[in-house]
Amino acid sequence: MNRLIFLGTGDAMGVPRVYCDCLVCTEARTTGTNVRLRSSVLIKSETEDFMIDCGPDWRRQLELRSLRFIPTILVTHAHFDHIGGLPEWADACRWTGNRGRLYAPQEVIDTILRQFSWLPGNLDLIPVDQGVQLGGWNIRGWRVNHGKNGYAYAYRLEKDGFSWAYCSDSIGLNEAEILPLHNLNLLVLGTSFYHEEAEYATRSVYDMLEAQELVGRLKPGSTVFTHMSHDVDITYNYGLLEGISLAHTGMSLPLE
Ligand SMILES: Nc1ccn([C@@H]2O[C@@H]3COP(=O)(O)O[C@H]3[C@H]2O)c(=O)n1
Repeated sequence: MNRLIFLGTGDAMGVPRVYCDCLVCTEARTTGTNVRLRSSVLIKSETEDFMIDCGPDWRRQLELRSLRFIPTILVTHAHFDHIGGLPEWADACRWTGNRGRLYAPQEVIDTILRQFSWLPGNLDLIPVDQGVQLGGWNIRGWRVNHGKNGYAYAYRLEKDGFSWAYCSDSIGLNEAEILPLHNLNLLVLGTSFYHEEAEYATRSVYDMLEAQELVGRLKPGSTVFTHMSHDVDITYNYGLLEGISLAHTGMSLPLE
């Protein structure tokens, strides 16, 4: 029953990128295997389902799974591709007479409130700096380097001896940031490109080659790359280390 479902696996622009006619974007517009909504996941458990992140594709993500409501969302950081759906979620709470519960570190809540000051009308915004329990998962977040974009948070979730982490937006993690990623059954890691050639100072997310090095060190039980840009064709065999796979919309994994 404990399952992880990928609702979105794309980078900030999603795939296809609106301005782009590359092969991957063209494939996404035609056959559609590479269509990627902005990154978020649904965690299903016996007691409570919750999402991580609420980007601008939130509405479409719920429609695609025939979900009419989600009461609880944990947020990794206050960038548009991770919070752009919050006003729609709050409106849905309003129209259904529910109060949503948004969990995030206090500094993320502060940034969200500067952008969407009206959310507390329909959402409780609850700090998770001391950890939180959702769906029976013991959850701890920590700040991770997000390169030119500053910082995001990653989350480690533990229940009944199963440990996994969601780290969608990070790059060049230092030893302290890497520490909570040890001894995982599953690592979900953001990798925007296969090999990103842009100057390092302009970058914000691991590429697959760098991420693979990290995975080789950490040796999680399995690894799923997400947050992929139009650089990535998920039908292509990149020859990644055994145990690494690429996320796709609707991918469902057991968390036990
Ligand atoms: N302060 C910021 C900085 C960036 N952003 C958005 O997050 C995206 C991260 O990837 P990107 O490709 O650099 O584009 C960024 C903005 O859309 C944002 O919403 N707020």
